[in-house]
Amino acid sequence: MPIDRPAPGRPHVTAAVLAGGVGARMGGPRPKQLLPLAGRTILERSVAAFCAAPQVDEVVVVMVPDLVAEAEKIVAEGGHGKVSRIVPGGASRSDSSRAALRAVAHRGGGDLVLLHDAARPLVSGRIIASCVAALAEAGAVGVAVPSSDTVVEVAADTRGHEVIRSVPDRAVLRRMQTPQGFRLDVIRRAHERALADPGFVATDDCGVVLRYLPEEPVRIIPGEEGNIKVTHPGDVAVAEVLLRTLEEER
Ligand SMILES: Nc1ccn([C@@H]2O[C@H](COP(=O)(O)OP(=O)(O)OP(=O)(O)O)[C@@H](O)[C@H]2O)c(=O)n1
Ligand SMILES: C[C@](O)(CO)[C@H](O)COP(=O)(O)O
Repeated sequence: MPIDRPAPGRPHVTAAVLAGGVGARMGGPRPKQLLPLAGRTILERSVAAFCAAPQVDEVVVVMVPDLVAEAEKIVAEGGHGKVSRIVPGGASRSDSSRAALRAVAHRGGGDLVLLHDAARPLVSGRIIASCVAALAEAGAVGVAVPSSDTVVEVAADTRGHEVIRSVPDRAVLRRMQTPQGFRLDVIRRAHERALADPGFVATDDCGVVLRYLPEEPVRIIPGEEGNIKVTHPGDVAVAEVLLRTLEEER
């Protein structure tokens, strides 16, 4: 498939759509990224968002290994010409991020990668553009929104009841979203170091950089409440309402 070339002097930008999860919390016979959302699968909507972004040169899809052929069909039928590769994911989200990094192993360390949850199909062009723009200065960029709820840390008491242990200052708390963008040399080094740690666990890629490359600041840019992660039953209905609202606004 033809891949756009970046303008001379600017780094090549690959978006990796991570769709390697099984959707245990959603339940159902098939992973949630294959559920329809107003007529198109959640996976296709995520892929389409990055294909439509002028800042993105190429899209890689990381899919549940048994469903790679299905993802190929979705991409081919949708005519998403920026998709260059569809590769099998791993057992954890971090394994799937590493599969994406392997798929761009031929790219230079100064090129960029945006790692995105396929389960966030409502990501906006504004978020993608801001993420790429911030990478002109930062090696790692996360998208996040403030918390409108009070967030507490909990622990079990002596009888096993959950009790509050602390109430962190809400003003400094953010809820992380995706995409999370990186210069390739930064995210490669962070994941290499993480691989060497037998106690490694991470729920996102910015966390991998923070932990294993503490000298690299992770810049935060504003996300959007509408950039939800379809996680639990009921979230598809919420996403459909949000999608309708967004389409009416355009
Ligand atoms: N081994 C994995 C696990 C997750 N993901 C992707 O990472 C994103 C965020 O993960 P999550 O919402 O947790 O998806 P699942 O892992 O599928 O859900 P669950 O944890 O409920 O099983 C999703 O797009 C998911 O497909 C992935 O590519 N590979
Ligand atoms: C990356 C992420 O979407 C940021 O909020 C989130 O950490 C993914 O977590 P999950 O447990 O894989 O849903």
